[in-house]
Amino acid sequence: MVIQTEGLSFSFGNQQVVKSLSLQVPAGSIYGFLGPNGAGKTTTIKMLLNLLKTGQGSIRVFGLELQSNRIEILKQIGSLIEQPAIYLHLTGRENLMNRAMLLQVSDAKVDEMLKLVQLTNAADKKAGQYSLGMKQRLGIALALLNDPKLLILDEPTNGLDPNGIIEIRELLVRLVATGKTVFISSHLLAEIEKMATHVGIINNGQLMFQGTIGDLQNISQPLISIETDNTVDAANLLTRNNFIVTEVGQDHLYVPFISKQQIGEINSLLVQNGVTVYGINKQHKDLERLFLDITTTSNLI
Ligand SMILES: Nc1ncnc2c1ncn2[C@@H]1O[C@H](COP(=O)(O)OP(=O)(O)OP(=O)(O)O)[C@@H](O)[C@H]1O
Repeated sequence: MVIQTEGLSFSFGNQQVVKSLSLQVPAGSIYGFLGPNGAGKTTTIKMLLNLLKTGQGSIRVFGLELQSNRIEILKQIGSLIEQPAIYLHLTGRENLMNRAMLLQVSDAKVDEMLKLVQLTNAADKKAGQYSLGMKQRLGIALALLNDPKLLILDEPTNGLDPNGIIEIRELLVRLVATGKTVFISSHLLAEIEKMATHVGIINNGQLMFQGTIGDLQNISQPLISIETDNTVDAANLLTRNNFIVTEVGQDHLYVPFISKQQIGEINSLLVQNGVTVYGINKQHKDLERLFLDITTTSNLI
């Protein structure tokens, strides 16, 4: 394991914000650390980087205990928390050159990083003129200059447009292919599902789920959302025809998604039996719905 914590806890005053976390981050993984705003992700990350002193429990990184080996460990971690520390009046290249000088890394490495994060063409533009996505990529390039084995990113796609998100995702996949491990936090389930190999889900400071992306997909199966004029009649009709109805609301009812064909069959069945269908579509579960499912399955930690 690249990161292993046991019983990790932290309190601000008398508010306990991280509760007995046992994280297991395997080497070569993209580990998605998922949770809603305020769940305790940043606090946990700060403890992993020794920026906050661990309240209770232990942290091992690269198999070594963090406190007593912090210099050796932190040398091999690149990180990006909140805003990247970028000088806006300098160009992208100058930002990297400055850091390279501090770290005594060669200029060739600067060009290599610019290429990796696809900023070569914008290298001589002032960073202040970069889009948010370009700034994040420059931040990641800075974090990667000393060739760390582990990259820790706190919500790196926050505020990015869909293109920016795709660029970051592709970059992380490229990095893992070179043997690095990536630990990335997010509050967006759909985003994490697209890139992570492993997932830990935290809510109110507590780890609710940890496993591979396959394990997560088993419990985060998408739903078919059906909007009708009479959800109760529609639910009865579907159940009589061997469909599973998981939830019946005022305007919508939900059936686990299996295939596109099944959406067509449901639509025909309802319409042929006089139920008006206003809308029918495949829907990914949001975090809230997933939490409900997690607490009723055996994957609960
Ligand atoms: N310096 C602080 N002093 C007091 N309470 C804090 C401090 N920093 C964070 N908290 C509280 O700790 C809890 C966890 O915050 P944290 O930032 O770790 O969550 P998060 O999952 O990273 O959420 P977000 O995505 O909103 O940053 C929140 O209730 C927050 O208000």
